[in-house]
Amino acid sequence: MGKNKLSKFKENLTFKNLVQPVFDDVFRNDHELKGKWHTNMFGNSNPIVLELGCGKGEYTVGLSRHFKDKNFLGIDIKGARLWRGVKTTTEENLSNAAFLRTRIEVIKSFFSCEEVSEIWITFPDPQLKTGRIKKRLTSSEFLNNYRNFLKAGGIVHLKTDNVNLHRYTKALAQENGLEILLATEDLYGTVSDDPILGIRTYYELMFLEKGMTITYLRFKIDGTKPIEEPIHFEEQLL
Ligand SMILES: C[S@@+](CC[C@H](N)C(=O)[O-])C[C@H]1O[C@@H](n2cnc3c(N)ncnc32)[C@H](O)[C@@H]1O
Repeated sequence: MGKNKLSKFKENLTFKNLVQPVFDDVFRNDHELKGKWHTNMFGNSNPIVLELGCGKGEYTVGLSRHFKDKNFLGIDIKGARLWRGVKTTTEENLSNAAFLRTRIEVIKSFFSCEEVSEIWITFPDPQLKTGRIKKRLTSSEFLNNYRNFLKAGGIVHLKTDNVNLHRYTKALAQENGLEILLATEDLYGTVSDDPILGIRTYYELMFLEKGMTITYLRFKIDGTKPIEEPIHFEEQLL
């Protein structure tokens, strides 16, 4: 392991707004912050917004600078990437931003019913091959999981360069009757100068440099009916 990575891991241990649970402790059991993020992490009752697979946390940082009346929590498994976001929010005293190092597969160990208002999923690994659906962060299984802790009518944002992931998630939302608030296969061709949609993540900048087009989808998760996979869409992804 590189020296740089080791020094980031060491510094990660000193940050007050980075939670790094041991995987075995949260694999089957609830974390002590479940149901207590408002009081024990943020010290207020403002809405909590998650960024899943946040990497260096550009959205968590950008949104926390912009919306002082909301709390933001970036989640990723990679500690060296998280270090960047934690360092910036610490240096800028952004007390409405925090980070969690964990696998999103065990996310239900961290949040209780209605604890979260919104979810951003920023440039996730598309995981479109057959057999990878268990890792696709917008699959029906993950969305049903998120619904356990999202407020009714909670919003999900998906920003991705991968048009197939965009179409798959849009089809999933449509076929399950989830209200689509905005869907575009060319974000910057459709919306310009938006301070929030215009936040560029590390991966996004790499895709833009290669001349790729960025897609964006925003939809609501409502109701109690289990969310199901879109019919026939798997075949289109093969
Ligand atoms: C392609 S990168 C995007 C990072 C960042 N959102 C960006 O746009 O620059 C995908 C990120 O998701 C994280 N990730 C993928 N699957 C995950 C999982 N199951 N649990 C936690 N993090 C995950 C990876 O560690 C990686 O940092």
